[in-house]
Amino acid sequence: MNVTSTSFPYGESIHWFSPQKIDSLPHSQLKDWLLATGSLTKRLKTHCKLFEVRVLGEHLLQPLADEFPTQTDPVWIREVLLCLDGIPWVFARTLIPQIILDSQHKNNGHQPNDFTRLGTRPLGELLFNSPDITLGNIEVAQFETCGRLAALATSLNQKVNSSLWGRRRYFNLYGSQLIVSEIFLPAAVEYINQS
Ligand SMILES: C=C(O[C@@H]1C=C(C(=O)O)C=C[C@H]1O)C(=O)O
Repeated sequence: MNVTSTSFPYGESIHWFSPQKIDSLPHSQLKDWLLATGSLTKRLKTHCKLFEVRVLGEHLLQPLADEFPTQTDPVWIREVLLCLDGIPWVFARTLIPQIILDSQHKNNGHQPNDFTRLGTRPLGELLFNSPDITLGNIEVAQFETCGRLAALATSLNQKVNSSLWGRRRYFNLYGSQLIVSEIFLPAAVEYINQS
């Protein structure tokens, strides 16, 4: 994998749609993965022997234009690759407002479990095991073959024959929201659509 953290952040501006409004959702098994509400980590782990989170970068940064309209200040941005048996399947980009980081520190003190100290532990293990966190809306988007994420897939030696599909989910906590976007890379799409 010649992808390095020197190119972080990889995220690209895109217009996200409510699934109800986009009539061109993929008519394949991928649609089920895009709209599933449970932990993606948990589901991915059932399809491999070794599951890894490869952190591409995490830092307080300005969101992309229109990515997080309610946030004018920098947010904690974490980008990772979710890898199954060494193959990157998902590029994930998470945006966490400072108010959530502050509330977490106020409520729990500086714990290994806080969002800024995850390291290679999957974020989902926090999000789906906390009674304070509820799942909000889900949106979908299609990333063109000429975009930054397609270039990332190519640099991972994955052939991009068609646009990439992604979804993003809002999680509610401490009176605010964090956003988790997940883009399915060609290796994942090939496996999912054959299964
Ligand atoms: C939100 C989840 O956590 C996963 C793990 C992530 C991480 O470690 O940064 C990011 C996105 C998710 O695919 C999940 O498992 O559903």
